[in-house]
Amino acid sequence: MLSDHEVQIADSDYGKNYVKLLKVRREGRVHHVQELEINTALTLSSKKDYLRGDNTDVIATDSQKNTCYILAKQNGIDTIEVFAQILANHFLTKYPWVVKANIHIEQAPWKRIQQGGREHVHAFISSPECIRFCDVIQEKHGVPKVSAGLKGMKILKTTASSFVNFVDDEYRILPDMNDRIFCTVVQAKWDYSTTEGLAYCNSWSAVKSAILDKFAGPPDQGLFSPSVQHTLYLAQKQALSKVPQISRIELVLPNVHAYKFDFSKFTKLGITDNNEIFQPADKPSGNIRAVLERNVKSRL
Ligand SMILES: O=c1[nH]c(=O)c2[nH]c(=O)[nH]c2[nH]1
Repeated sequence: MLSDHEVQIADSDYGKNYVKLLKVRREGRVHHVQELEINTALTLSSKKDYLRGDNTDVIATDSQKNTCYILAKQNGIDTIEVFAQILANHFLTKYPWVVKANIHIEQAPWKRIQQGGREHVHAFISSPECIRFCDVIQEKHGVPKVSAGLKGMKILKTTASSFVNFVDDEYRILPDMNDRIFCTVVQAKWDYSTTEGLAYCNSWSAVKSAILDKFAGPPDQGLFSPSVQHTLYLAQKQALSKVPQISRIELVLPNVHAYKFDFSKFTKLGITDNNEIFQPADKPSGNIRAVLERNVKSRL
C-alpha cells in the first residue's frame, strides 16, 4: 500500500446531481412555471474526508439538495444563471471552508398551451426544441464564472448543403456531394466575460437565433453550406457579434447522416431515384467541434 505522502488528490468535488425542482409563480390568474434540474458540486479546503473519513466539514449532499429548494423559496428564480449564482454564493459564504462551488442547471422546456392563438394562463406543454443550461463556477473570494448553453437542438435541411473537394486518396469512397441533407443536433456553450447589465434570456435567444440563421438562412431562400465546419464557424461568429458579453463559444455539430436508399437493385419495379428516400443513421455520425473566442482587441 502506498503511503499518503506518495500520492495526492489532484482535484475533488462532491455534491448532489439531478435535483429536480418545479417553481410556480402566480400573478393573479396568470401562472408561470420553471422546472429545473440542478447539479451542485463543492470543493473543500481540506481533504480529510477523503483521506481519513473525517466528515466534520462535509455539507451533506442531502443538505445541498435541501438548499436548492430553500433558496428557490427565499429568492425566487429569475433566470437559471442568476439562481446558479445565488446558490454558489450561498455555499461559499455560509461555509468558509468551501473553496469552490460549481453549479450546473438545466431548464425543462415548458411553453404555454396555445388555443385559438391565445396563450393559456396556467396550462403548459413540454416543447423540447432544446434544453437551456448554465454553469456557474465560483472560487472563494473570486467572481463567478458564468456560462450558458443549449443542447439537443435537432435541425435538418433538405438542400443548400454540399461537401466536395476533400482528400481524395485510397481511403476515400465518398463521392463529392453537391446537394445533400444536412442534419445535426446542436450543442453550444458560451462564456460571459461580464454579467453586468446582462439580459440572460435575450442573450440566450440571440445565440439560438444566430445558430438557426446561419444553418437555415432566409426562409424563402436558405443559405448555402460548403461543410459543417464552415456553417459552425459562421454561427459562432454571428453569436459573438450579437452578444458583446460573450468571450468564447464552443459549438459541437454532429453530422447526422441520411444515406440515399439504393434503388438500383429494384429495376424490375421501374423505380427511378429522384432523391426522395433516405435512410437516417444515428450512428456513426461525424462530429465537428470548434471554440471561437475574441481576439484581444475586440474584447469588452
Ligand atoms: O461537412 C462535412 N465535413 C466533414 O468533415 C465530413 N466528412 C464526411 O465524411 N462528411 C463530411 N461533411
